[in-house]
Amino acid sequence: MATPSTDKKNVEVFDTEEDQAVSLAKYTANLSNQFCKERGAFSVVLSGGSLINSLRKLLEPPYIDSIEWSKWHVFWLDERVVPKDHEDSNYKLANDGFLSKVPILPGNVYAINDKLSAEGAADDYEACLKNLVNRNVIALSEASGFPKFDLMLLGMGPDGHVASLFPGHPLLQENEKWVTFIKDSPKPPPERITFTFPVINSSTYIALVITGAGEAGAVQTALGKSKNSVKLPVQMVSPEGKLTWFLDKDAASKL
Ligand SMILES: O=C(O)[C@H](O)[C@@H](O)[C@H](O)[C@H](O)COP(=O)(O)O
Repeated sequence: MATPSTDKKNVEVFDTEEDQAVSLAKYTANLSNQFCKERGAFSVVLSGGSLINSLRKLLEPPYIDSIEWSKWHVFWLDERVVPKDHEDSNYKLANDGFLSKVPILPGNVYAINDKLSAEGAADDYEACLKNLVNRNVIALSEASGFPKFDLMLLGMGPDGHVASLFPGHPLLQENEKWVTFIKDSPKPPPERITFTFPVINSSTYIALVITGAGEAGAVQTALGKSKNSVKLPVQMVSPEGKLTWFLDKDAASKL
């Protein structure tokens, strides 16, 4: 198993969003090589939002040709409960901008069942993860008993939310379920499913990819010197493995 170095948190700041995207592609491709070699599979979790655009350099040489795409298994950190062809669908966003442009096996792309209610879709997704853990496609954390994804690619909202885990929401405290649902998301659309913090924090690698001045306030709260009494969701991201912040200059402008 790929073992991250002992320094658990790393903050990278890039002059431009372009430099950030170049570095993110290199980081992702290196981890893909490492995990494909070591365990014959690479489990990758995607967010929605601007992350998909940040992954665009993987669609270019050398990565498009060198990555062992057939060993990738792709999951969603959170998903809106809408049909897969709906404009709000995170699956559609990732498929249109990334997945349809690389030779990932369709059977290795784990979208939610869009015929179910929010609750049903969360249960169904959790059952899917359990099956893949049993087949060793996804590793299991010995420490936590939760699934241990190789790489999670996280975005963050201006309010400091990650996944569909929003500030002050009771779901921040969920510590049993792997996947849960929300029907009152402050960011539309209201109905979503989401990975829980124990799953996020069992990961081997997490990249927090944050772009633009709109997120600078939450970045300052999370990484700046002053301490807030109630933690933002992004401050609860603390993986067993290694966390890397990828910030462009605007996102880091208040540090
Ligand atoms: O469904 C969603 O809304 C996204 O999955 C969400 O969790 C996203 O990752 C953050 O909101 C950051 O989005 P931006 O990068 O666009 O700010």
